Amino acid sequence: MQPPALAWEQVTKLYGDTAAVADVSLAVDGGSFVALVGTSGSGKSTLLKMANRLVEPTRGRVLLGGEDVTRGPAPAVRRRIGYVFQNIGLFPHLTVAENVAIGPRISGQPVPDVAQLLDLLELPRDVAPRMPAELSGGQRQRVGIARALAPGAKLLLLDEAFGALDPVTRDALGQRLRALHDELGLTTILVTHDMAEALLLATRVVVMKAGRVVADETPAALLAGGGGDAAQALVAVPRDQAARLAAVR
Ligand SMILES: Nc1ncnc2c1ncn2[C@@H]1O[C@H](COP(=O)(O)OP(=O)(O)OP(=O)(O)O)[C@@H](O)[C@H]1O
Repeated sequence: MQPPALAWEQVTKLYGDTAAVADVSLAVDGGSFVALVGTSGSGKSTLLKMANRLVEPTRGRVLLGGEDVTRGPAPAVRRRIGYVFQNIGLFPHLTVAENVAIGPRISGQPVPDVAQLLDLLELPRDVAPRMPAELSGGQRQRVGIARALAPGAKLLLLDEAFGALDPVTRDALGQRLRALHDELGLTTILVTHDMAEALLLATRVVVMKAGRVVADETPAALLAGGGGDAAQALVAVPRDQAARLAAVR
């Protein structure tokens, strides 16, 4: 049997007396698309950061493909994980093409096919020689995802990666991400504040509250009323909005 692509085993992260993450066990199978939701401060970012060792757990362990991530050097773990966050942090003095290729270049891996990566993210190839400041915010996010995929990572972690985008761009990029996930056989974990996005894109929705996982359901189960109070409070938001929109005359 294949080990999970990524697993947290009884993981706790304390900051002083605060448990940012409290005894979380979660296994993500290869090929799944997990949305991680929960109110602000519930521990989503901390959980993701422990996967690529930006944060070390206080207790418990994180397994990447069945192997403890602390066993080897952190850069080796990071090469296997594509990580995208909100303020994407493209290098401002490097071109788009150089940004996309930076990971493999630093680690001495073969240079990726930048044009193909731009195609995958539906970016025009002529953005390759441009500087990040010459792109729109949505284009920069796409470049960030291309860069995350450049080392050939099959595991993609996105932490509010679409947070700063207008709703139209956000929706388009979400759909492109889901298509890419399917085409490339990725394992994707998307932290989002938008429950509608989570329900529409993910195969599984994990809800966190005060450092704990309080629900772990399929979108269909959540929409059918499952997952408990914290989950249903989040599902109620887009549902109520849809109902109110339908009532506008
Ligand atoms: N470096 C840190 N030092 C101290 N406390 C921290 C640190 N990082 C996170 N925390 C605390 O841990 C808790 C969880 O934070 P985390 O960023 O993981 O939540 P989140 O669910 O990702 O929030 P958001 O949705 O607002 O990004 C919060 O109470 C936060 O204040």
